[in-house]
Amino acid sequence: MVEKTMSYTSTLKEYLALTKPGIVTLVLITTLGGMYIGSKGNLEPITVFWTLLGTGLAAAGSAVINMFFDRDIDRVMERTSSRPIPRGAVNPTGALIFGLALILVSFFVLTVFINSTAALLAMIASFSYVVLYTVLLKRRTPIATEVGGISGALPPVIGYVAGSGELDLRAFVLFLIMFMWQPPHFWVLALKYKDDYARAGVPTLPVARGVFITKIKTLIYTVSLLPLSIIPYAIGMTGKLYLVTALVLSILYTVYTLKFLFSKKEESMKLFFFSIIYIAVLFSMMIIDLVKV
Ligand code: HEM
Ligand SMILES: CC(C)=CCC/C(C)=C/CC/C(C)=C/COP(=O)(O)OP(=O)(O)O
Repeated sequence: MVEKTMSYTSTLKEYLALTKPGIVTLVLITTLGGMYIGSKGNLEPITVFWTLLGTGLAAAGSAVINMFFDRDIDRVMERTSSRPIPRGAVNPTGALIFGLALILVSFFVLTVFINSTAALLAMIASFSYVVLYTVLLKRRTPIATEVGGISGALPPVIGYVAGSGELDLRAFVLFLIMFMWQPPHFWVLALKYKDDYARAGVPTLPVARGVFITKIKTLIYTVSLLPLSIIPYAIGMTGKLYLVTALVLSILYTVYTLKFLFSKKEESMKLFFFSIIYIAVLFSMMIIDLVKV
């Protein structure tokens, strides 16, 4: 009996790992931020529950299907070779069915308990992650990263429309910040795992265009976050506490990226971890210092 329970638990753990819980957790923080802003601070707990469940299921299901399609290159790359499917811990077909089921339940939850716009946006995010990014572009062109950014930039918009029932300039600003944040977030990883991606035949920017171009483009996108992160204050969405935080975070991000650009180093995990702190603190400050009128 104990062995049976152990095996169920380990299978559950493997299926959970397929959902990229680390990424989905931060996705839900940005979704909550969008919701809080959309509702002008009047969050209803039950709406928060259904929105985070629906968006989380779409993100998780998309990550699972991404791992299904990427199982061949995951086996080749050191960073991903220990994932459940390459390790043989989860059957590929079982993973595909699991991922599709999560996305279907997501669509049902958002349609029934939130609104059709939120459900449609979640499906667009899933489509852009699974079909546009994973199946069509990732193995063909470095532009895949920017296209994949559409997917990652939609969760705060899903949260916004769940909280407000409409889409407006504020929702677009959240999308834009997320869209410009993602490439630099990934490119420092792509630099670290350049040989891994080359071995797997994935033309990430460092593989396709080299280290210097990747560093330059990382700086361009990171610098763009400085003016973009001020817009929420400029349009009256947030207060001065957010403005100061956004300025400090964006200047620090630019300085760290500049130092990396002029260094001989070809990777910077410090910049990767800072990218996660940057977006988590920025969205948290939007929530804390929201102008609720
Ligand atoms: C173009 C879009 C994106 C790309 C290409 C990308 C790529 C990656 C990669 C390759 C990793 C390392 C994963 C691993 O080694 O297992 C990673 C980690 C991470 N990403 Fe992203 N990401 C993107 C968008 C996002 C978004 C939208 C979020 C959340 C808002 C996010 C949050 C994270 C977090 C929290 C981690 C570290 C935790 C973990 O590895 O599980 N990423 N990302
Ligand atoms: C609602 C919804 C669908 C939200 C999705 C948000 C989200 C997680 C976007 C990230 C997209 C992305 C390109 C991840 C990296 O995958 P990868 O295959 O490059 O990473 P890997 O090499 O580690 O597998």
